[in-house]
Amino acid sequence: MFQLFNNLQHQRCFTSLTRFCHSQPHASVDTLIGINKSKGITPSQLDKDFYKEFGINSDKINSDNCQASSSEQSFKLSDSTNSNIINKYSFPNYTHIASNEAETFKQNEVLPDIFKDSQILNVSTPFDEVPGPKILKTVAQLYSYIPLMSTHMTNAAMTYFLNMLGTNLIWNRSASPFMHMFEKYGPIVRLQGIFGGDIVFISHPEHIQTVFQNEGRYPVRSSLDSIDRYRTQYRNTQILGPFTASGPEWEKQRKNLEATFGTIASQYHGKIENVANQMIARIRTIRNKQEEVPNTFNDDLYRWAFENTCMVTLGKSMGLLDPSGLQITSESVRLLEAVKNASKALRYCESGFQMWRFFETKSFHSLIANCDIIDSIVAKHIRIVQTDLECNKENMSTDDTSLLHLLLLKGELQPNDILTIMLDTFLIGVNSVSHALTFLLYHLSKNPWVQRKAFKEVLRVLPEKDSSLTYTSLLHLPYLKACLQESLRLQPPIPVITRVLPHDIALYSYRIPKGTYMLMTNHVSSLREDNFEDARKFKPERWISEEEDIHPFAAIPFGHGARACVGRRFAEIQLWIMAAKVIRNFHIEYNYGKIQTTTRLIAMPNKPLKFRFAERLK
Ligand code: HEM
Repeated sequence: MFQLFNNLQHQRCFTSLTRFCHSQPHASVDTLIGINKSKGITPSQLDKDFYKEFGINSDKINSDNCQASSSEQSFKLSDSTNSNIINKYSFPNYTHIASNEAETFKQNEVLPDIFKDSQILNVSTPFDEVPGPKILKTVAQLYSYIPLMSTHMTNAAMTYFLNMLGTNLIWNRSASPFMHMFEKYGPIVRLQGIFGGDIVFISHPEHIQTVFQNEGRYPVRSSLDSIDRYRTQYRNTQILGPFTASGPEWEKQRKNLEATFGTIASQYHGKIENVANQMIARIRTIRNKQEEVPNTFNDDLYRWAFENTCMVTLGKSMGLLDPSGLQITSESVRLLEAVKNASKALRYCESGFQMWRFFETKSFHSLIANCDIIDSIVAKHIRIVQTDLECNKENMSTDDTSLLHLLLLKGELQPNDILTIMLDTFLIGVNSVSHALTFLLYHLSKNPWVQRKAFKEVLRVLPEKDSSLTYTSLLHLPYLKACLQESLRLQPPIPVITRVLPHDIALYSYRIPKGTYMLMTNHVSSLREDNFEDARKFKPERWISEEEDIHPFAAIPFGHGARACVGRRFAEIQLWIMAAKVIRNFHIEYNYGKIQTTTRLIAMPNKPLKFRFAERLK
């Protein structure tokens, strides 16, 4: 057994390292941190040396407020995607310079407070001194024979042990254990490599920003090992999906997805609206005499998100919301059930103690069986589209094509790549969107004044209950959009975002080495009073009024940078349209206890959603 564990550990570390090296061809160059205060360098001398390293004349810098006096001087930054935010907030100290993929940074931009802290220039504090839970070191020894686990594992272990220590933490309040940890240890917490690489937890927006600015050309996040194993061992393919792939393989998938989602988002809004209309009709059908929907409403929301996804990706209605039930085919039910079961199995495999690594657990078996069903149904659709394209290529109109059509038409991805993309889309997209709608409806129900204000806005674009929404009318719903943004702040479906550092960075006074897993607890950041006024309150106004100065990295439910959510626009369109339709037709109420989130990979509601949808009079 010991030998087996050891082998697994070696194998796993090697795979991770190989993947990491592949994905970071430039990772070893240009690490610009390394100034040692212990050499007796004064802060101003330090500043000068720092600037000299960048080839900048430090005499032009006003060291009191860290603002440059020259307007001409410019730096190069590596992250071309973040230019707006970089222009506003970044400082070159911790950014590696890659001359071939550079962006200009104006030196006279306002710098955030964190960079004015002279302590930040002292990056000599060893990584070993980053505080963290000591008890876990003991636990680490016990578990040292478990091969390198994904960060989700560590995340789960942390929560588990903090609970065991009697810290009165509640499982289903996803942010609480982290909050407690930051209160106890400070803003940067290190979890020593229990399962392989060290993990550093952060929640300050400035720190999160620094990590994103240093994520490199091929950002790496912690993987979903169970789904990767399904692909590599059971489907015998080395191609991972866009969520877990890295390096050039990820970049290729990403470019194709961005292009196709961009086309689809605007063209499909009519179909997405049709699905929303079906959902409204379904709500009317399933309500009881008190106009309350049954315990199983969660499943209806799931069907709605699933129907949208099938419409856009396969170009096919699954008929799952059809009130007559006639359109429902056995294939659509099989696919729906497979997506639901695979999502559930994935949640179990990626949290807790991941025994599937050693033997085929029930959850892992279910994951494989259900992913196989999804793949076989999607593969059938790929073949249908291929035939369709062969016969009708000349007459194809890009107006009415699905994601499958567009990807195959582009011809850059093989059918196997497309299969993996579709699986990720189903497992991540459907779950995140349906849970996001749940919490939006919940917050609207608990805040009648907000709901009233949103209703007045919606009434202008939907004068009648059955009016149609044009694509441009979506532009006139700023308050509704702020409601969604606020709901995603309070309950982000993916509460933790991860990156593996491609090179050393400095956070606070610590030097964090290359290869560290950075766990950015976006949910904690979103709930902190120093980032948001009345942070636990649902106040959509904060996103439209100028009064509250919100740091751009304080709440990032869709992530950030090159690996930010690729389905964001598609998700938002579904949610805006559905929310507008619901608010126009019903007054939403929820008369039971507080709904909270349970976090197993994706945050979900912990209670049945017995909303009351009271019919509006007109
Ligand atoms: C409210 C709904 C959604 C939320 C809150 C959400 C959130 C996120 C987050 C936080 C990430 C990680 C970002 C990062 O690491 O910086 C992500 C990645 C991703 N999301 Fe979403 N997502 C949503 C809906 C969707 C939908 C509808 C799809 C597809 C149809 C989708 C597909 C993906 C994919 C493929 C990735 C990986 C992107 C990459 O690594 O390049 N998501 N999402």
